[in-house]
Amino acid sequence: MIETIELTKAYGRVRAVDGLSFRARPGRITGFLGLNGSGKTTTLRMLLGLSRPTAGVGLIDGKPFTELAHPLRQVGAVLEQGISHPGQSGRSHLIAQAMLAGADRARVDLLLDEVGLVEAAHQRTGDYSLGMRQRLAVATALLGDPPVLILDEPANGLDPEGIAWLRGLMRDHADRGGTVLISSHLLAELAQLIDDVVIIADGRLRHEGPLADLYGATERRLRVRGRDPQRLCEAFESVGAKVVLYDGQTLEVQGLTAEDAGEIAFAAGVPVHELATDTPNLEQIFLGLAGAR
Ligand SMILES: Nc1ncnc2c1ncn2[C@@H]1O[C@H](COP(=O)(O)OP(=O)(O)OP(=O)(O)O)[C@@H](O)[C@H]1O
Repeated sequence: MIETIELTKAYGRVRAVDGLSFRARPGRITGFLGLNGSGKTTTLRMLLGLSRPTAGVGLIDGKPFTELAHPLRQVGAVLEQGISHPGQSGRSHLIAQAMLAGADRARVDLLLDEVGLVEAAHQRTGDYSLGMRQRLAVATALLGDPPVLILDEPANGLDPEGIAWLRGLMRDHADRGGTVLISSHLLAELAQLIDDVVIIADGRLRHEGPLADLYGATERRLRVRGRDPQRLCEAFESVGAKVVLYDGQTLEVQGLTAEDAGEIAFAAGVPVHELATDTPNLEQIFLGLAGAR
């Protein structure tokens, strides 16, 4: 379990993180979302003991990071790029890190396989692509087999195959009872990956809950085209629906089910050419919650 309670970080007069309280639970993958500069990295750095809170606390399994008995075996983190020496091979980087973490060296080859770097294991990390560096960073985070994973923008630089790999790996981890907190400035990037969302803006909490609730939080819209748009518009408005006519013929209707809209058009004697329920655009829902106010 990861928890922050009234977590705050001030840089002079700027409050990068401001009274932030949220939880990431075991068995779940939690997306930590906010626009650039909203305070995600600052929050994660405080959780990992790399920066001291101005007020409040960040807890991992009930304790601040600095009080954990075996931090590297309790929490795995992917923070910035460039954690390895460019002249070192991926494998020697992992062996050195395994020694630091007190992890079994046998895990190195297992993890190289798990993150898909077996063939590149002896290549200089300086020659790795961004996606390969992300894979190496994930392997490093997993060395101590920690139950809690904290990943800052890990999807950056991954191609669709890489994203699918990351999804499988995190799902496995959560299914085994692990806690995963993963940050991004794009909800769409994480939508296929996460169970819960925490959305912040200006260092403050804007929304916390299951991803599925985000879809429910916005009203569905209908897209309707018919032979006489003007007449359709009047018919829908006469029952209290909100209607916008765009491109001269397509109506966007709020406040009606598809069944109702079909019946109303039929009663008004207007043949319908298209009637569809628009699935909400996740990125728009996200921007509505995370955007500046
Ligand atoms: N060391 C620092 N000194 C002063 N201000 C800082 C420092 N670190 C971060 N900030 C400010 O705190 C705010 C939050 O930054 P932070 O890097 O946590 O955001 P973020 O959500 O991780 O953004 P991004 O998605 O761009 O990484 C920004 O306004 C940033 O300029």
